[in-house]
Amino acid sequence: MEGLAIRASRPSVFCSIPGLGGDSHRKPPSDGFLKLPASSIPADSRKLVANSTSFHPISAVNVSAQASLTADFPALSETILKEGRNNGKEKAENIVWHESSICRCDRQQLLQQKGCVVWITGLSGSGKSTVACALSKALFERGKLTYTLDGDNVRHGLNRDLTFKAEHRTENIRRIGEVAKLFADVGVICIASLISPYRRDRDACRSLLPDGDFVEVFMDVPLHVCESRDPKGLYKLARAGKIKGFTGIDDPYEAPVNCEVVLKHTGDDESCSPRQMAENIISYLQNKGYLEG
Ligand SMILES: Nc1ncnc2c1ncn2[C@@H]1O[C@H](COP(=O)(O)OS(=O)(=O)O)[C@@H](OP(=O)(O)O)[C@H]1O
Ligand SMILES: Nc1ncnc2c1ncn2[C@@H]1O[C@H](COP(=O)(O)OP(=O)(O)O)[C@@H](O)[C@H]1O
Repeated sequence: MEGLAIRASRPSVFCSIPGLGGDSHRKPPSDGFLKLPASSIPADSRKLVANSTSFHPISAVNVSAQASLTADFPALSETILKEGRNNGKEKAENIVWHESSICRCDRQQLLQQKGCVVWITGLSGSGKSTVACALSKALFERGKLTYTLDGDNVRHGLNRDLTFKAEHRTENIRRIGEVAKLFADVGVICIASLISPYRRDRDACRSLLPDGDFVEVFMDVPLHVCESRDPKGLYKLARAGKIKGFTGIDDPYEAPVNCEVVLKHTGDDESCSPRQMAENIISYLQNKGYLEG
């Protein structure tokens, strides 16, 4: 097949060059190849790509030929080669982004909603799972498709190899962030409810998505309230020293500073009911246009 493969360098950029068939809602891979169909490429494409301020191409070659670093941009090639190792971990090379004929906009049109990630963060016992359930139910009743990724549940499968030490929590959040991004790309309103105690990890998930599509919701519930609920008896065990590194007891929780929605525990039963909290999130989504195609 004729076409162009463009290797995009960091920082990743939006693919929206006029005439190149770009999809303004999708980022190309930050490190890898972006494949464009031959039919959408103007005759002087190589020049256009090479001069583009949106892309930082290091090579543009026919897909039929092996895509490789060229001598055209030696300094960049050097950087990419050095970055080829991710924190000492080996990364796969020669992977090519495959374009689909159905794009995110088509799916959004079909579903009459916009895909996004509602990321619910807070202490254990703050009500994340309860609000996630209330939210998915309320949206379902409005004919909107959601899927919930609950930290506890995902740790039973995809993330069952992870513990609660800091680097494992980071990996837990990274994986859930990547999965949530896929759901959002499908057009689903993906609800992720997990403690996600570190600001940096949540921000990393935010950066995976186009602006606005990551809706961070903070369960602002004091530790003593969470501890008094203690539905699983984990705080009791943590206080007794039987669980080490329990969030809020002997492990940190970094509250969001600039999140989209704060659900504050005031002690008032009505305004703090799970249903009312879910409605607050729905109002936000509605105002931002996520509940229409
Ligand atoms: N050490 C420690 N610290 C915090 N939480 C613990 C711990 N050990 C087990 N649990 C239970 O695991 C649930 C949190 O999993 P998460 O995947 O959401 O955690 S994290 O985001 O990776 O920090 C959490 O569930 P929730 O209560 O629903 O938050 C706890 O029940
Ligand atoms: N808005 C709320 N008001 C009062 N109790 C709540 C509320 N939300 C959750 N709960 C109760 O608090 C406990 C913890 O809720 P849960 O959703 O499991 O929290 P998390 O997922 O953050 O650990 C449960 O017993 C639940 O019934």
